Formats: sequence, C-alpha cells, structure tokens
Amino acid sequence: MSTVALKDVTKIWPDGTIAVDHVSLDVQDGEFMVLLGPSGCGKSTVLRMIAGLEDPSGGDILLNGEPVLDVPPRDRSIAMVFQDFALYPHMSVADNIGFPLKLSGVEPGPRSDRVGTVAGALGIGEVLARRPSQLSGGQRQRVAMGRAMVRRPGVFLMDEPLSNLDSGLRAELRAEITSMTRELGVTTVYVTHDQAEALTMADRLAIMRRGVLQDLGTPTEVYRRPATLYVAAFLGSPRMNLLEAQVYVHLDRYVALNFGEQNLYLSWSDPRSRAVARYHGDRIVVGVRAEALTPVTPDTPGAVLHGRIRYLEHHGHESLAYLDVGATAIVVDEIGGTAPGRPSSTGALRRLGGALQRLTKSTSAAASEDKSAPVSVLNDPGRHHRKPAELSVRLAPYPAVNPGHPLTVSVQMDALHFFDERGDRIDVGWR
Ligand SMILES: Nc1ncnc2c1ncn2[C@@H]1O[C@H](COP(=O)(O)OP(=O)(O)OP(=O)(O)O)[C@@H](O)[C@H]1O
Repeated sequence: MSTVALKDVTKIWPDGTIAVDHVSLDVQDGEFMVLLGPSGCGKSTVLRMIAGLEDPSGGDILLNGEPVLDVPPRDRSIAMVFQDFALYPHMSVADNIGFPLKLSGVEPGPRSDRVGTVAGALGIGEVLARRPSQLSGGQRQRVAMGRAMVRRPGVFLMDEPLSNLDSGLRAELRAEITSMTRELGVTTVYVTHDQAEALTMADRLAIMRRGVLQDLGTPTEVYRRPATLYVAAFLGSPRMNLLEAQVYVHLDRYVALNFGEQNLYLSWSDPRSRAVARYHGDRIVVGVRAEALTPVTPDTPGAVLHGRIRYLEHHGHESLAYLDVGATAIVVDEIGGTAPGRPSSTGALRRLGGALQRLTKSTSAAASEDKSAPVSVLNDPGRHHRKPAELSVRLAPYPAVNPGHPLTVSVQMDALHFFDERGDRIDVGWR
C-alpha cells in the first residue's frame, strides 16, 4: 500500500519566488494523480519535494501516513521518470533496466528474470540486447520507465515523460502508461501541462496556477464544474466561451444576464439564481462550452443568442463556427504560459509571477472589502483581457453556412458557469 499526502506545503526559493503556495493533496493507494498547469506553476517542484530532492519551506509530506521530510530520497520507495531521461549509452537495454537492481546487489539470475518481466510489460522484450542509440524515441522512453519500475517502487513520479515524443507516439504511450500503472496498482503522480493528456490519463487531477492549487477532482468533475475561471479556461477544446455579463434581478421572476446587445434569463426557480442574484448591478463572467450551444432557426423561442458568423474552421469530423453576438469575451492571458507582451524568460516570469501573486492577493482582498473597487480580474490586464467575443459553436462537417451568415444558437442554460470578478465560481456547494 502506498499513499502520498501533502499538508499545507509551501516552497519559497532563496530569491523569494513562491513556487508552491500552501498546497494540500491526498493521493490514494493505486491512484493515478495528474498535476496539471502551465510552465512555471510549480508542478515539478511538488514532484521533487515528494521525491525528497527539494525540501519544503513549510508544511509536511507523508508517505503511507508517515512524515518523510527526514527520510533521504533513496529510502522513500519512490521512482521517478523525467522528460530528459538519460540512458547509459554504452550499456544494453537489459543492463540499463537492470542497473538499479545491480546497485542494490541483486544476483544476475533473478535480475534478468525481473528485467524480462518489466521489458515484456513495456513491449520492449525484443530489443533487450540493443544499445540505446539503436532504439526509437518511444522505445528509449519505455526503457527509462522500465529502469524506474524494476525495483517495484511504491510510488511512481513522472515529470512530463512524453513531451519529447511526437504526437502519435504520445497518444500510444499515454494509454500504455495508464494501463501499466493500473495493472501494477502503483500509486502515480504524473506532471503535465497538456490538458488532453491530463483528462485522458487521470483518475483525479490537481490543477495548479502560480503555485496555488486551483481545483482537484476527477476529469469529469473539473471539466463539468470547474472551481475557478482559470480552470474553466484551461480545460477543454475548443476553450470555454467566457463572456462578460451584467446582472439584473427581476425579483421573484428571473435574473437577467445582459451581454451588451442580448440577454439570457435565469429562471427564479433555478437553484443557481439566488447566488447569481447577489451580483445585481455588477459584472460577472458567464462560461458556456461549444457543446451547450445548438444551432436553431432564428424564430426559436427561449434561451437563444443571435449572431453573425465571423469565421469557420473545418476539422473533418466537425466544423467550428465563431459567432459575433455583440458580447465581450474575457480572455485568461496565461493559459499555456506567457501572456502577450510579457517577458518569456522563465527567470523573469518567475519573479513577475511572484510579484503578481502578491499583488493579486492584495488587490483581491481590497476588492472584497470594497465591491466598487476598480481593480478586479475583469479589469486586470496582467491576468485577463477583454475583446469582442467570438462564440465557438459546433456544427456538422462542411455546413451550409459561410462567414457573414447570420446564425442563431439555443443555449443550454443548465450548462452555464458563473464566475465572480475574482474568478471564483459563484454557485458554490456544487460538487
Ligand atoms: N532552483 C530554483 N531556484 C529558483 N526558482 C526556481 C528554481 N526551480 C524552479 N524555480 C521556479 O519555481 C517556479 C516553479 O517551477 P517548476 O519547475 O516547479 O514549475 P513547472 O510547473 O514544473 O514548470 P515546467 O512545466 O516549465 O517545468 C517557477 O517560477 C520556476 O521558475
């Protein structure tokens, strides 16, 4: 049995960068936990602290319920695979995989049995006599995983192990890694910045931003009910449509969401309407995924938005229409890393991230004290910006419409997401 627990863990580097900010996380026995977030959000630092390669500045780390901060890495029963794995070029595949066993004094007979089993499980049993230079990228990565697994670790830590591979191979290995770790029942913490990888592989995923844990749940939970605006924007393809709306309450009847030229109405009987009604007169962010929008005829009654197609994208199995509905979109700038016009060097980003985090904390505190305070995520160019909305809508392949054509979509009201000016979900108590 192997569990991993982080209790209020913080990591502050000597230069003042807060890489990990009060993160608490419980990984269950045999669970495949994915840490997801853009570059620099602190994922690798979390992993390295679990492995014992870095010490936390605060908090505690427990393996199997026991605190391990005083336990050296080699005694933690943990194996780690990195993006830049290094194989010994002068050794055969079999010797590479068996090397950790040799170091711990396992005899050649049992060693080669164990190597054979692991190589078989990884589909590299045929290439055991080759040198690493005679392997494909995917085979080399399998050897690296075999070497990590050969000692039967209690916990498997993987840091972007697939990011150097081409996309076909990545998809193939994704499936192999998950089935292999599940078969072995080994507890795994897997780091990636690729949301598709996270959604397909994870039992649960932990989404980080600037060292802070934003959301934790199964792929379905975080996709369906993202805890924050940031998570909503991060997950899903196409990205969730995020529209600015002004809230008006018509008591006992409905809550109107005004998008500039058009309104949607949340019925008073909708359980979320009370939470949204608290923002009467204020702006909020309304999220709606493409799959919650269905093209209809223009005279369709009920929750509809009328627009004009700005452009179309053909994806073979479907088309995406981008619709101008006269609304304003909120764009979360740092999805996928660097915001436009911001420095791209990690060092500079790191410092900027720390400074922004401190600034954000103080501004959000100020905003919560004074609701009319001018600074909010809706106005903060360092984190989000606004632009005319182009609502993504799914259409059949090669639809009979063109850019410039009008299009009306019905809106599945129970699939709307509501976020406040700080980017927190409005209808809490929802999971
Ligand atoms: N040794 C270090 N000294 C100072 N800052 C560091 C050090 N290592 C990492 N950082 C900073 O800590 C923060 C978290 O880094 P970390 O490598 O954990 O992020 P990450 O999410 O894994 O990013 P990536 O996906 O690019 O590896 C970043 O701002 C990074 O620049």
